[in-house]
Amino acid sequence: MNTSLETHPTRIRLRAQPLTVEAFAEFGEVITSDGNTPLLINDGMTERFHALALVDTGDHGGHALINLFHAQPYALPMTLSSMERHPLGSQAFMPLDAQPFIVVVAPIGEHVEPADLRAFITDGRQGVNYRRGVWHHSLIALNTPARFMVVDRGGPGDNCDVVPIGDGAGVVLELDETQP
Ligand SMILES: NC(=O)N[C@@H](O)C(=O)O
Ligand code: NI
Repeated sequence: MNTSLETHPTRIRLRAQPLTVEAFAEFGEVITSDGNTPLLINDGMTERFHALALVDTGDHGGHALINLFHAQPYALPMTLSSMERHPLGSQAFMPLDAQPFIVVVAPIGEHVEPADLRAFITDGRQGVNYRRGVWHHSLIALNTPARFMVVDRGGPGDNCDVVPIGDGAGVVLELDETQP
């Protein structure tokens, strides 16, 4: 698996790759109209891109929430030290300001090692839906303050586990030189 990790004696560097449906498939869905065929509704006035992602929130008496996140941008490179997961529900992020953002994920399991990490950069129009239990870094907005619609789970139970990445020494996240 291409982790786009380069290991140097003193630090591990993680490079963000362009987000694609195929590369993200093991972690959840990419929310995009690109490559999807719409249903024509409302007397032909609207295209419905139907069921792009599964909102999975019913476990243990949960329910779906629609939230707005107003995120401050991070400057890259940045050091990642921990990851989180939501064992009781999915979590979707949809940008409202057409700004790219960074998605860092790792496969479902009990621990996260630096080599497990995958980083992606969105194209500004794409959203993501993290499947229940998928490790991810909390929201990483870029360049400018940005608003997101977030669909996730409300209800009883502890729905957020946080673990250090490896020994917690940190993984440096950066963009390829060719990226904005
Ligand atoms: N804490 C919260 O609501 N958001 C995080 O789960 C996140 O993934 O950004
Ligand atoms: Ni989260």
